[in-house]
Amino acid sequence: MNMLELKGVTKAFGAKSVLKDLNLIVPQGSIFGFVGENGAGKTTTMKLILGLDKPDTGTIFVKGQQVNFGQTATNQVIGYLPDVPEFYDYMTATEYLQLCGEITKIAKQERAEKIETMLQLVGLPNNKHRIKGFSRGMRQRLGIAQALLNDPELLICDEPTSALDPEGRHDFLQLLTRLRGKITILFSTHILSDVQTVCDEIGILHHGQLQVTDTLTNLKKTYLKPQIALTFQDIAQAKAGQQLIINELALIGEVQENKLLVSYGSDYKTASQKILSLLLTHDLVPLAFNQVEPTLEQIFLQVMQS
Ligand SMILES: Nc1ncnc2c1ncn2[C@@H]1O[C@H](COP(=O)(O)OP(=O)(O)OP(=O)(O)O)[C@@H](O)[C@H]1O
Repeated sequence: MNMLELKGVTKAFGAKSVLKDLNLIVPQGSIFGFVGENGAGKTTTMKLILGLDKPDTGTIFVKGQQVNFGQTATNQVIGYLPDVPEFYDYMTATEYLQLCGEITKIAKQERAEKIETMLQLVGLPNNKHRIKGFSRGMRQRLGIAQALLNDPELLICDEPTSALDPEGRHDFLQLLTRLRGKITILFSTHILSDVQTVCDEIGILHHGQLQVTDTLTNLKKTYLKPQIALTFQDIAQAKAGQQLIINELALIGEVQENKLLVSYGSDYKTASQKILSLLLTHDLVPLAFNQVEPTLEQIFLQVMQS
């Protein structure tokens, strides 16, 4: 079953058309990386899913139920973590979660136990420290505790890691990994390494539409030719190697300083044997020879250029 479905959604602000017939499907239980450059329309999409704004055309379904602007019925199954969560800084984490529990009408007898479970899940102590003194990472973890307090089936995170330092990001991504399979997560970001670490499925938003949507493994298969990186003593040697592999092997080679990146279509063993023997017969000895693991960044750049 699909936890979230957007069908033919368009949205413009004045003359600026942001979403143009956007179709998006997030299967139940997946961690979906919603990727796009700054201003692509990720936050706009999330606001529409939360019923905080109205699409010009198109329909949105959360767990099969249609989202209606200004009505919150579908939000009962959604937890939302904004990019910079706001709190009452004079409260402790526990007091803040108690307030959230009251607002969302969690039964009083369940509340204390739930808050304790959430604090443990996100690694925050149940103590008297005020939120005022919290680091960005701690704030983000409290944000996720608040978003999960009501047992949502769909967690929407808007650029949750962009304000965090490397350690905070690592902790946050581990937390998302621990939630894998338990709930569905829509994770918007422009940090591609984060998507590569945690997401099962990826959708790249560009020109108001999802240009691609698939698993990372399939995207790599579709978009990327495997590459070999050769490091030479200097740029002159790299350029000489480039000419040889273009002229003699009809392969594509790109020079980046003293590196030559060769794309090949055959298997690694055949390609590397051909390249190495050609270079060695011309007295070009590379200092290093490595198989390149394709990254999501390369796919992203390719989609952006299309
Ligand atoms: N209320 C609004 N009025 C006018 N323009 C808006 C409004 N909200 C968003 N926009 C414009 O719509 C475009 C998409 O914005 P949005 O915030 O959805 O992008 P984003 O992908 O979330 O970007 P970022 O990664 O920078 O947060 C931007 O050009 C933005 O200026």
